[in-house]
Formats: sequence, structure tokens, C-alpha cells
Amino acid sequence: MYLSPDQLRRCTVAVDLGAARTRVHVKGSGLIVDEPSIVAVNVRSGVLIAVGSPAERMSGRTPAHIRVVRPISHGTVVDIQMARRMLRAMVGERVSRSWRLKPRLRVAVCVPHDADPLARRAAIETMTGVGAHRVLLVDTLLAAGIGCGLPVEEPEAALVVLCGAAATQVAVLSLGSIVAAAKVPVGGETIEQAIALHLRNRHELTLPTQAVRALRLNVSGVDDGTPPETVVHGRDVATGLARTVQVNPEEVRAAMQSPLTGLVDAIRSVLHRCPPDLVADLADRGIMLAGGSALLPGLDERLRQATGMPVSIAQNPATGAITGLAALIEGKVRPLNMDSLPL
Ligand SMILES: Nc1ncnc2c1ncn2[C@@H]1O[C@H](COP(=O)(O)OP(=O)(O)OP(=O)(O)O)[C@@H](O)[C@H]1O
Repeated sequence: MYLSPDQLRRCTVAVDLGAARTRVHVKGSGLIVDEPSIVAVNVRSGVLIAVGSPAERMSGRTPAHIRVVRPISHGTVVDIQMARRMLRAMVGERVSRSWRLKPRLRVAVCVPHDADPLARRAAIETMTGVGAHRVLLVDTLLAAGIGCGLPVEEPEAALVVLCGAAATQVAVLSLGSIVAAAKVPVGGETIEQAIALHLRNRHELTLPTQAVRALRLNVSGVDDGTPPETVVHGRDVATGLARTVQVNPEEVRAAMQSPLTGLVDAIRSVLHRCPPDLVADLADRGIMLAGGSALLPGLDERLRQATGMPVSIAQNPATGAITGLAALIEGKVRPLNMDSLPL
């Protein structure tokens, strides 16, 4: 069964429910939401206290009656009620009401390539709960391929590596379909865990999640040369007291490298499952990196060395999937028949 371009063009809203960020594009208005997929809720009263960035800042700093919740995990809605409340709050009461009043609102949603029927159903129920009359599911990898400007509708191979927060998906696309794909549990969050483990072992320091993220992003911004040491504040593993240490960005970079081995293996396994003609196409075009974690320092170089193929980073890697989905509903993509995702 195929999703025709016409079916997608009748959608008004495109949604990417990511483990790290939720993105909503409304036809004619553009990207109206790009926020962390996090809510803070008062467990006594059930009241939503904060959504998106303000809720993220509360993470790890809340009293017992406030819980910070991530309703989406690994690209799958794990708490439908909370995901609906989060979406309503993010788009705003006025837009949310107009969705509910629209009698035939059609929404296109990205779902991971390997989403099982439960995960697909959860995405549909989340959107019907915020006013969607019909929900069309589009493979995130196809959307990302389109969003990165790859010619996915042509009879030639395009290799997209979508590096998200919790996982990385790899696919070879041709003729609007996925020829071979793989998913590995490697992403921005895995890298942060590796850095946290390194700091614990090397400096006997426990760092809050947000400090690890800041450290990683700090290191990402450092060009080659002699990077300055970074001062980090955490809790001493032995004494439990606050302590400050100086961390060399080079050691952080080194700690970030080990989880990436799984990524190279996934690319190799996808290429092994492709017909030789398609693999030959990729010798010139190479690998397209998308997703927020595509910006990890040295990732492109590491993949270049491991595969011997050219590697490029999408212009706006983090918004690749929503850009592609938006192009589909806005009718900006040349006609292509895409595999629809069965329920
Ligand atoms: N400049 C940067 N350097 C390194 N990593 C970054 C940068 N900007 C964002 N990231 C990381 O990218 C990840 C988020 O990427 P993205 O927005 O593609 O995820 P998502 O679509 O929500 O997740 P998933 O695809 O796993 O559901 C986070 O882990 C974030 O820390």
C-alpha cells in the first residue's frame, strides 16, 4: 500500500515526536514548535507546571511533588495522555482549540522505521486526542532523506544516517522506499552517559545531566588546536560533597568516541544488505548525516575513515525530518509513491 502525494498534501499539520525534541509544522505558518519533549507536572494536583525548555531546566532540581516527565522515549510515545497535554501546551490554547474545531483535520506524523504496531497506534492516538481526524504515518528516515535534499524518488541510492537523542537510524533509500535499514541505540544521550561514566571513573565525580550536556556542547564548539580546560562542578563520589575539577576537552572527546563503534557496524550491515548497484551509487554521493547528534565533533571524520566514503552533514541536521515532512504536506516534493506504514 502506498501513501500518495495527494493524501499527504491534504494534511494541515506535520509533527515529529522525538525523544529529545517535539517539532510541529503548520501548513502556511511554518515551524511553530521546536521544544524539548519534556513536561513538569505537580503530582498532587495534576496541574502542568511547565513544558519544553522551562521543564527541562527543572529536571533534577524538583521537590518531591513535582515530577519531570518525558512522554516520548526512543521516538515512541510512551505516555499518551501526557504527550497530548504537552502538545496542547506547546501549540497554545488558541491553535489547539482551532484544531479541535476543524472537522476533518489531517495530520502527518513521523515514526521510526522499526516502530511496531503499538508504537504506531500510540502516535495516532496522541494526535487524535489533540483534534486530528485522520493521521498519516510517514517513516522518519524517508522524511529525513527528503528534508536533507536527497533525491529519494530517483532510481538511485541515497544513504541517510539519522543521529537522534536515543538512537541512530541508518537507511539506503531508492524510488521513494527504504531498501535496507538498521537502528542502533547510539545517540546524544548515550554519548552523555559515556562522558558521565568517564568523569566518574577518572575524576570520581558525579555530574548532573545538564552539566554533562553543557560540557559536551562546549567541547563540540572547540576547533582543533589546543583546547582550553573546562571547569566543571559536581558531587564527589566518595564524600558526597560538592567539588570542582578541571577537565581537558580532549579526554571528553575521547570518551565520546567509544559508543560510536556501533554506528559504523550499522552502516556496514545496511550496505551488506543492498544490491551492489545501489552500493556503487553511494561511492560518489556518500553518507548524509542528519539529526541533532550529527553535529557531534569528529563524527563525520570518523565515519569517513571507517567507510572510505564521502560524508556530508545536512544543512540543518536537527530539523531534517520535520523539514521533509513539511515539504510533503506543502506539496513541494516531486510526485513520489511512498511506502505507507501499516497499522
Ligand atoms: N550542536 C550539537 N552538538 C552535538 N549534539 C547536539 C547538538 N545539538 C543537538 N545535539 C544533540 O542532538 C540530540 C537531539 O537530536 P534530535 O533533535 O534529532 O533528536 P530527536 O529527534 O528528538 O530524537 P530521536 O530521533 O532519538 O527520537 C540531543 O541528544 C542533543 O543533545
